[in-house]
Amino acid sequence: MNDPRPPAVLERLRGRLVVSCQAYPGEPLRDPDAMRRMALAALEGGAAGIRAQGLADLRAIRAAADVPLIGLWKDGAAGVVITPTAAHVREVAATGAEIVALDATARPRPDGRPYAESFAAAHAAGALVMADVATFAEGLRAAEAGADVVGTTLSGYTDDSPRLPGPDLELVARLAAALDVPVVAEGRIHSPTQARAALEAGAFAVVVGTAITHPTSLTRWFAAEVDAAHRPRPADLPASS
Ligand SMILES: CC(=O)N[C@H](C=O)[C@@H](O)[C@H](O)[C@H](O)COP(=O)(O)O
Repeated sequence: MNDPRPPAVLERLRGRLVVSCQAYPGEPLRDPDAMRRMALAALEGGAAGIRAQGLADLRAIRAAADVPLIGLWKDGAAGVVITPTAAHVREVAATGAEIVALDATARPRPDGRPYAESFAAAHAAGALVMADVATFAEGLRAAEAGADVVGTTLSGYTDDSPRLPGPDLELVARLAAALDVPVVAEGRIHSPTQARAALEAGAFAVVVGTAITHPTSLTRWFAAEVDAAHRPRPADLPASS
């Protein structure tokens, strides 16, 4: 009989918040030590785990924190970029990340190989697989292929998923009801209320990135609102002569 309990490292995330610490190419915080500090700050605030990108960031965070680490390696400019091949998986697992996140959408993969090979590479390295999907069908397929956890990470970022302003809670609920493996809610969770709603929809854990760790986006959100309020209304403009 299969053991229905998730592996111990996943148990540490049950009902908890994972914080994604990522800076993008060319940004001021794109630096492993900055992301290490960001991760430590998130852990001080109550995060139970960290998700991070890039081998150097993962190594720096692994050395600093003994918490479940979801690792990924974004490589490429479009399409499947999240840990796109088995070779990337092996490198990510070698950093000590217990869980390797990878794109498990139905999109063509850069090396043309099935993602089952990436799942096998993670398992051979002793790591678990977090399958990042965009649709219900992709979630079912990834679980059947042996994913240890399924994340809604890519909903809104593929041609056949809805571009919602907030999290895809319907996808979370449908996958959580259908799958035996844990479903992690990830993507555009921008408030504590939304994080709670994701858990109430059935998520095993919640990953929040931008709203906690991306100050440039946060500043943009505030600046847009402030600038809109500051723009003079027609009644405030001096009458033209
Ligand atoms: C689509 C994609 O590439 N998502 C990436 C996955 O690792 C990250 O850029 C996101 O920040 C992460 O998923 C967390 O989501 P949010 O930042 O919306 O809380």
